[in-house]
Amino acid sequence: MKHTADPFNISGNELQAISIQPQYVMLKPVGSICNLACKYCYYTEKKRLYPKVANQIMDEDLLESFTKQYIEMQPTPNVLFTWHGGETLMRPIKFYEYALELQRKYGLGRNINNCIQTNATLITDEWARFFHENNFLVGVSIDGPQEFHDEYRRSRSGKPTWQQVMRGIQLLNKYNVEWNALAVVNDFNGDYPLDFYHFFKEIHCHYIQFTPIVERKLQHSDGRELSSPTEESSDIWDFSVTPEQWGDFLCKIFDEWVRHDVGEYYIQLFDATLANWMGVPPGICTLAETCGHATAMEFNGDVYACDHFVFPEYKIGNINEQPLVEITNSPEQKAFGADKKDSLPQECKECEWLFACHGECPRLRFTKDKHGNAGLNYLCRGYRKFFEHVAPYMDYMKYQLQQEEAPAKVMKWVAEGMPQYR
Ligand SMILES: C[S@@+](CC[C@H](N)C(=O)[O-])C[C@H]1O[C@@H](n2cnc3c(N)ncnc32)[C@H](O)[C@@H]1O
Ligand code: SF4
Ligand code: SF4
Ligand code: SF4
Repeated sequence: MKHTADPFNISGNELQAISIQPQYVMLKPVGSICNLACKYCYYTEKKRLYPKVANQIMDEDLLESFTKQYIEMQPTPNVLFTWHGGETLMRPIKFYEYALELQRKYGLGRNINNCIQTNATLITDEWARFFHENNFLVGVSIDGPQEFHDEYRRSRSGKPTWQQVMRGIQLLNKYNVEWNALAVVNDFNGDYPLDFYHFFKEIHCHYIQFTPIVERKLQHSDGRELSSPTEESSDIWDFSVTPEQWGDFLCKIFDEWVRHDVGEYYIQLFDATLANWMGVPPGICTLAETCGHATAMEFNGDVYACDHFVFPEYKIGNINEQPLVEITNSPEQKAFGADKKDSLPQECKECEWLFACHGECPRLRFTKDKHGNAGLNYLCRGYRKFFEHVAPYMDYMKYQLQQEEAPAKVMKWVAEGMPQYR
């Protein structure tokens, strides 16, 4: 089964294949500790939430308690473990070997998969062999060609990392490990969509996720410098992509993809958009109607509403104090999930693209809509442009799917000048 390394990446069909309504928990086996210091990273500052803990690593008892509870609470035979960070490979292989042992111990006939997100700089032959032997899906963070990647993805001492990442990818290929790319779009690379896209095609990466970087500044007393979604701040970090850049970026890549690459290269956002056009779950939380099905668990058992909401006010429990199933199904978490739909501003409610966009991620809803209401997504203009641009192609692919034909026929249709088809 092809799947992706992050619950947010699972495509609609795959999500249905995995489970009807699973609860994902992104695990932080080393908390937010990392060997790199990517300038835009939203996670490394989370260590400041635990100033008294010098060694922020998940211990074996907690891992065992989590594994047992996580497997038991899944509604179907399929269970997906998601290892996230911080940098996941800062734990030794033996930690993950123990995790697999626990999965076997408590799995009892379940079909268990593991995906792991990494910056790929620490991959060795031994890691690659381990991933292959244990069927891990590896999500590799790489921001395109060297000059784009090295702009922000640097080591703690400021050294570039692209070459190390490429070496890691070569090792994954050498051992036939299934991997896909997570690439962020920021102020620097946002104006070069085709250079970016061609890079992934050149390295034969067929599964690509593009994530927009948008962060706001807010100085907290504990040293954290990013604003939580509910805090007031209009000061946007300069590495953030603008709405216009994001819209143009998506449209330019889409134009090439829809002419040459449909069915060969899988771009998560395009798949999710087509799923919404079809009225099936998009498998990516940002374009789904509600949130709440993917929480994050820190090294000490603290559970947060979402990986992008690891802020004190969004802590929903700790598995040492309360069963995981109660935490993830708590009224608080259900309200968090429903709030995505319930808090839409008027402009979204009136928007012709609401079915495809759903107001996108609540963490970016910090601007005012045209009626003066709070809560419009910062990237709205970019998404509007994208949905308007792709609509005729999405309509065509939807029609083909309804006729039980391959959406890839869109490439021929475009080449023929987009003739009338119904
Ligand atoms: C926080 S990292 C953790 C795992 C691992 N260290 C890595 O880099 O893949 C997970 C993903 O989040 C992305 N990311 C980092 N900062 C981000 C931000 N401010 N907004 C969106 N994505 C971000 C990274 O590029 C990476 O693909
Ligand atoms: S490698 Fe991952 S966790 Fe580390 S700083 Fe970069 S994005 Fe953040
Ligand atoms: S808040 Fe954003 S990142 Fe979190 S689940 Fe919702 S859409 Fe996804
Ligand atoms: S395109 Fe803008 S107005 Fe429309 S649903 Fe998305 S965020 Fe709301």
